Amino acid sequence: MNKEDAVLNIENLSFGYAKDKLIYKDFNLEVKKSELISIVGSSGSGKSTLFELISNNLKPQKGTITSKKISSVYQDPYSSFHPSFIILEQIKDVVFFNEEIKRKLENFLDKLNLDFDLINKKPHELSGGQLQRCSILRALLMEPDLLLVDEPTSALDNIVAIEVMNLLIDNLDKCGMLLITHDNSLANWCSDKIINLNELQKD
Ligand SMILES: Nc1ncnc2c1ncn2[C@@H]1O[C@H](COP(=O)(O)OP(=O)(O)OP(=O)(O)O)[C@@H](O)[C@H]1O
Repeated sequence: MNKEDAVLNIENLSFGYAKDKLIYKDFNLEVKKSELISIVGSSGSGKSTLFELISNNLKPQKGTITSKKISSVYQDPYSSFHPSFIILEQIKDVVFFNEEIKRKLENFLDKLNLDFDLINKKPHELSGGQLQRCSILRALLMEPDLLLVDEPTSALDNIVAIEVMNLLIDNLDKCGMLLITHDNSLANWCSDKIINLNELQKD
């Protein structure tokens, strides 16, 4: 395996909110470009905690986490956008907006069945599912090496969910992806590898 292709490398990670109750113990994970790895596990098993550790919002008690450029899609899209500004402004805040990016944005909107008008609206003027898709397309426009995606389809009906997953999968030629999902059939359908945190914690 070529180390150059790794977009995330976690080595011997140990972490617990309380020192005597570790959620992760000597945990290892590598994600390569073009790889989609799903993290599944029951509520409270540590899925969001792993994303917080990778995003450097929490510090491990032991071990190292190294990653290339990350963008994240959170489960609650309203937490990803400022309520007072239109979506387009909030895309321009994080992406250098030129003609090429505009074309790419139009293409993503088309693939996600969203009207161009929507991005000239404020977050509360969109449905949860529309805003979730805006959050996904903004993350893709940032051209990350690693995409962290938490329950991207939970606010969507089945047809739109498939469109969203297809768009994410189409972008795997440019990045690697870690997906948190409660949906085992989704994980089985799209993943190169599935990590079940309930299985880890049995050890
Ligand atoms: N800030 C915190 N302080 C203390 N304990 C926490 C904190 N955040 C989470 N926990 C605990 O850590 C464990 C893992 O939580 P986490 O949110 O990572 O689980 P999850 O698998 O993402 O759950 P869900 O599927 O419900 O979102 C849980 O027992 C939770 O109560």
